[in-house]
Amino acid sequence: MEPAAAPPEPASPPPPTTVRRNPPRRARPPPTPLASAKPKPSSLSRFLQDEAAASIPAPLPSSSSPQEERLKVFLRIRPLPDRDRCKAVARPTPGKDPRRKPKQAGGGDVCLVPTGPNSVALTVPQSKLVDPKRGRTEVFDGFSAVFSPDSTQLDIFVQVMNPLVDDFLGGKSGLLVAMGPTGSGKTHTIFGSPRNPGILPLMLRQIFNAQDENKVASQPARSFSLSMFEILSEGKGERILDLLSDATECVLQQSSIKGLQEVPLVNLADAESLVSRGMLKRSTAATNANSKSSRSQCIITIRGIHKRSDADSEHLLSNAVLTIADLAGAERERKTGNQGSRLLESNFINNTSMVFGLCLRSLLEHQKNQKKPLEKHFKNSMLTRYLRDYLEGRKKMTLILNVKPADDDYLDTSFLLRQASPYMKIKYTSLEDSSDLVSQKRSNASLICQENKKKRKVQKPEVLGVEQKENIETDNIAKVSEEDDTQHKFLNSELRRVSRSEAIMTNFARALWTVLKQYKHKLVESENAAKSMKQLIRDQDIQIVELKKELEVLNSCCSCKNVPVTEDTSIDQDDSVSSGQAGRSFGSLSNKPNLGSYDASVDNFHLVAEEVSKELKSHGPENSSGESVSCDAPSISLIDEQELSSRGLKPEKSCCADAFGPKSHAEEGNTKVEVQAIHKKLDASECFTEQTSAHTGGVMPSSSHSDNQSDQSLTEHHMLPCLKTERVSLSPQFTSCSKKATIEQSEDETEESCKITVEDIHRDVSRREVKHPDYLSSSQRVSSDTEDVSSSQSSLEFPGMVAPQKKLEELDLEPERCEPGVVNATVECGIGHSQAPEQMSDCGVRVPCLLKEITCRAKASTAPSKVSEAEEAADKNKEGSASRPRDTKKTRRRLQPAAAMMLKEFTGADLDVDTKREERGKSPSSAASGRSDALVRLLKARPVRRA
Ligand SMILES: Nc1ncnc2c1ncn2[C@@H]1O[C@H](COP(=O)(O)OP(=O)(O)OP(=O)(O)O)[C@@H](O)[C@H]1O
Repeated sequence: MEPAAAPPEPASPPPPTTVRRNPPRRARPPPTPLASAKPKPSSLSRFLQDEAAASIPAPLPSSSSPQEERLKVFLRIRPLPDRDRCKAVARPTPGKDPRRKPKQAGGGDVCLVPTGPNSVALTVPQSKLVDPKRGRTEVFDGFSAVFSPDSTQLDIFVQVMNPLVDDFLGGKSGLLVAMGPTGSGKTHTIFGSPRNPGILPLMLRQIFNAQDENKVASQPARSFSLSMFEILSEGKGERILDLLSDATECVLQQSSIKGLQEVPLVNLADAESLVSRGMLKRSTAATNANSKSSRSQCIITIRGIHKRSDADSEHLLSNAVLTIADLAGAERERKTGNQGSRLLESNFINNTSMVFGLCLRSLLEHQKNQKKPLEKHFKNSMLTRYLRDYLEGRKKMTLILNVKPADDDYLDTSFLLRQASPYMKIKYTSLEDSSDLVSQKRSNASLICQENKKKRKVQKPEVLGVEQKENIETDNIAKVSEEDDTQHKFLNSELRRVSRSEAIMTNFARALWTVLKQYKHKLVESENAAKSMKQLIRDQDIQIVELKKELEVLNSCCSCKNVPVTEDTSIDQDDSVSSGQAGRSFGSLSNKPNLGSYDASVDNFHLVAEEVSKELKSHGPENSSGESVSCDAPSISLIDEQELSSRGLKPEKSCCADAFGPKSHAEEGNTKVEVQAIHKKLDASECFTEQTSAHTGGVMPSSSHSDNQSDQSLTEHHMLPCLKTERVSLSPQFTSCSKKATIEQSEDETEESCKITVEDIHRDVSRREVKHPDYLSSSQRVSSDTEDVSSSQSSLEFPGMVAPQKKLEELDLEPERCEPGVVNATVECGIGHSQAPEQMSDCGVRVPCLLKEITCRAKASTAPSKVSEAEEAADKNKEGSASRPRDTKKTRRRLQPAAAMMLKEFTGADLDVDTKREERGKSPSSAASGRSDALVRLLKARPVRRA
């Protein structure tokens, strides 16, 4: 409809100036499809193309190069309603001034008129002009096509949708988006009506027509599926509803929608009915601008699957998707009058439209200036997120702008044209082949990443350490995000730390195991040592117990024997003991090298002993054996020996076996008798020694036997066997213990015993005066003859010697005959009594020695001559005996503790010193010093004076 020609008005004012912000542009010709993918135009297409060619002016040649494909923007101008139908806006007539304001048919004015196939002129309504005299018109050029209000649905489909369908059928995805204000005819353009179908129905028809033609032409079979959903907002957030299912809400994940049902398209009728059902479910509402206004963004997707003709199984050749989006039109609150939820919907709709426009603008800005980053506005709405690939220029998109040309819609039209006209400059330089496959791959990878993240939150880090590698590979394919990289680094560091800790703990465990092994070995050794020690202690205890038993036996024996013995040996015992002790002690003294001629006289003990033995033999046949035991010949000892012999044992052996054997626990009476026999032997030997000393004039030393062979023959054959027997029979412990006990006891009782023994001596002396006048006379002579000696002895401070010496002096005995014996007796008084406890400890009892009488008688007759001979022999052997320190030691060891103490007190260390000095060859006179010197001088003075 051409506008009515206005009459010329020469006097009229100049027309209003129209500012053309968008100069009219010629629409680009539709892209030429590829020859290989170019479908054969169907009858509908040919019809549509014919119709379009008839109704739409031929497209002008595009100024851009064919290789440079740009975003297509079509503009469709909705016809005015009948009451507002603009009669002035129509196809611009060539030769007429486009700046002239078109007049509306029926009196109504329009603000937008097409000025060309690719341009429109937007004129500011008169009511909007500040200066009514100055009009203002804007020309927007460059559209792919401008569809006038008189254009039909087929025209739109032919020029807008047909190229997309051709690309889709050729395996390329495409998108068509209808934009415009509310009530501008978007839904009408997309869906149409049964009588006047829109782009979608026409597309379905064309697709199925092409399918039919392919079947006829034996082209590769293809199948299609259709999905339809809407994005709406019910106040707070956006929702996606599947319009082909029972209102199932779907979830948008990246660029894919989970739960969206894709309905295969069997035929056109089913497809059209499917779309019709979806349209019925779409959210619509009546507003002041539109009685059936869409309240959501509706997206229809058609997916085509190509099948190989030469294969039985399905093989995916392409997965092209053709998407059509019917956006809800922007609304003005003043115009729509929405309230409440409608108002909220309006905000959502306007916001989505704004985001969509921002994405395109950002893409455009990015293409203009690569330095500007591509803003990610698509994140701000579901629609843009779903259409991300299109909004970022990776897929091809087509826009169709629906506008209303009425003056009342000037603002909406002006806003849309100003917003969308720049999109025509968007270029597609890097379109993706089978872009849907790529997007689908990216969607799947994104889904895998999200699922992996969820698994990592649930699973333990240790388990993740193993699965992490697999996930890393997957993530690498899917371009793992930075968060995954950070987590991967953290897990790797944790794995290294754990492995390092494990190595440390392993080494520590090994070291600990080694230490424990060593400790175990040491513990075993310690246990063995403890066992051995326990065994040793047990043995010691057993020995101690045995020794205790032996001691008890001995004590019992001693206690049993003491009583009768003491009764039987009233006087003779003391005599024998005193005389024997005197001889022994003096003999011990004579062993000292510094003792002068008296020491040397002891060496003649052998001769004296022979004489004594001869005398003893003369007393009885039993003495002919030469044994000390047999020579005793007392009645008690004989009885004991008889008892012992009745057992078939020798006396010595019986002593060992019966009295001290640990295993022999004989009857107590027998044991006592045996022990008594032993002690008798001991005492007999002592008595024999005393006898010999008496025969030798009291010079007989008990230790002198070690100095010469005669002594050894006497003691070893007579006395030592018994002692040896005791020592052998007794255990070492017992010996040591007894010695220790004896020493201690003797040391403690030294002084007391000395006194006692001295007193006993005095008593013995007094008794001997009565019983043995010869002996007493000799003693008296000794005492009287040793006046000078007593004075010198008193100077020795020998307490035990003072009283006896005085008593002996009081006796006034002859000094000449008994001088040596007196001296021996004087010395022996102190020493011999000191030996008494030792004898008690060793033997346990003081066995009476009947030999004393014999000894005394023999001593009385032979002492002077024998002593003199012994003195001479001692002088000869003085140096020889002095040169034997070992014998000295032996003698000293044989001294009993009390006697040893006395001797030590008497000689002390001076003896040792003197011995050493003498060994060095020094003169005896110079070596004599101290008390020993005094004693030596005293002893040496005797022979000299006598001589
Ligand atoms: N080209 C046209 N020819 C005849 N009628 C039209 C045309 N365009 C639109 N209409 C009519 O205009 C009315 C509004 O159209 P439509 O609903 O498509 O607008 P809309 O843009 O979709 O609005 P909304 O955005 O609110 O949904 C409908 O009744 C429709 O029949």
